[in-house]
Amino acid sequence: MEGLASLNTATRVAIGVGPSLLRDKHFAKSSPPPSIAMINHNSPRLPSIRAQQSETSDGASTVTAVSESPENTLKAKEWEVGMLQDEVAASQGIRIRRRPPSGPPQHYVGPFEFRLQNEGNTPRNILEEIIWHKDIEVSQLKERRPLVTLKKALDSAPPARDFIGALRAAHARTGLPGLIAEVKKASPSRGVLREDFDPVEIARAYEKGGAACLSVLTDQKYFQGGFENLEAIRYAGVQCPLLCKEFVIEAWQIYYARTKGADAILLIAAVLPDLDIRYMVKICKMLGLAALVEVHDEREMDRVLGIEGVELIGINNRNLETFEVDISNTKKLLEGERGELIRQKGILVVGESGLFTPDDIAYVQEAGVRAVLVGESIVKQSDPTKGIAGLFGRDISV
Ligand SMILES: O=C(O)c1ccccc1NCC(=O)[C@H](O)[C@H](O)COP(=O)(O)O
Repeated sequence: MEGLASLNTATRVAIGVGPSLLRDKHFAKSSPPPSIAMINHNSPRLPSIRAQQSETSDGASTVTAVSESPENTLKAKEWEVGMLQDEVAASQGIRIRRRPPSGPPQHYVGPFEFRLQNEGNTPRNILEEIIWHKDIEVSQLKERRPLVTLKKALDSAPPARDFIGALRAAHARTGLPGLIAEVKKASPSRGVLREDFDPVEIARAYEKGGAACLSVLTDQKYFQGGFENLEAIRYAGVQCPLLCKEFVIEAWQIYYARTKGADAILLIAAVLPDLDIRYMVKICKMLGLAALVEVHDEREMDRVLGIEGVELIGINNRNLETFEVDISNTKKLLEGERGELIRQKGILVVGESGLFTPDDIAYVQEAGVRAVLVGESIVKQSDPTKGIAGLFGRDISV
């Protein structure tokens, strides 16, 4: 057991015993706020022991220390980091867990006894399911295209265009919210929206109808989208700046999106802890991308308003955990002091989801949005160009 005392505080906390991360004195004193990045992976050296896991009659897992190899040390550390990530996220009200809960690796190092809080390996809702799947997808993609090769590919990517500028210009030109028109074949809540789905044709129709920007779903499994759609639209000569509509969990995806021609990327506050958002917003700026930071409730809005550098906030009227859509959500989140702070900071707000009629557009505009993100109501129209005119109650291309 010698050497266990040298485990650092972060490691001890990650193991899930004793005080939680935020109550831990070590972190309470720390500034900036606690983060995964603060774990010192180099010191101290983990002891050469390993753990054996057994289960007691009431279902609790007991871990005892035995010997250990470098490979097992790494697995154990990965598990610890996962635990720590979930703990930080939960402290910010994030309900989405990054990965299915699991016990520690077989050779876990630690003299501690703990109870497995595994509610089963079933995601609690669709958003969580998407994230768990994305985690696997991204790890596989990263193996094929490591960050170092992506960084090299940035040089040959088409230049990033001004996404926020295009929205502001459209609003100034029409007096209506700038439109981000979504190239969306299917969704978990609505199934297939359009059978004859030609992404480039739809993108051109949106542009002709007066869209300021386009949103392209790149998730394959749940939305039948793909990065090939983003690339095809970009190389087809469509001028509207493009939002990569992804479920971002790692900065690697931002680089990947840029190499595929994205001008903006979505960051979902229900999934990403503050520190990740802050860090990702910086990466976006460095790459010339706009970050559309999406919120759904007051707590998420308050978190995002506290993050420096956020210029574009999307209020999603769809609850991504329940699929419930309510456009009064936009109004609720822009009332009072929040709305005032948003105006002071000069943040552009996008009203997202569930917008079908000119009245809906007028309602969210009245609430304070200067842009809207619309998919279903326009993609379903046989002529999406006319669909846009129908949505706004007039031709917005002139
Ligand atoms: O649309 C869904 O069913 C969905 C489910 C889970 C996560 C995200 C989902 N949609 C993403 C969006 O928020 C919308 O595609 C976007 O705002 C456009 O919404 P709409 O105009 O209602 O198609």
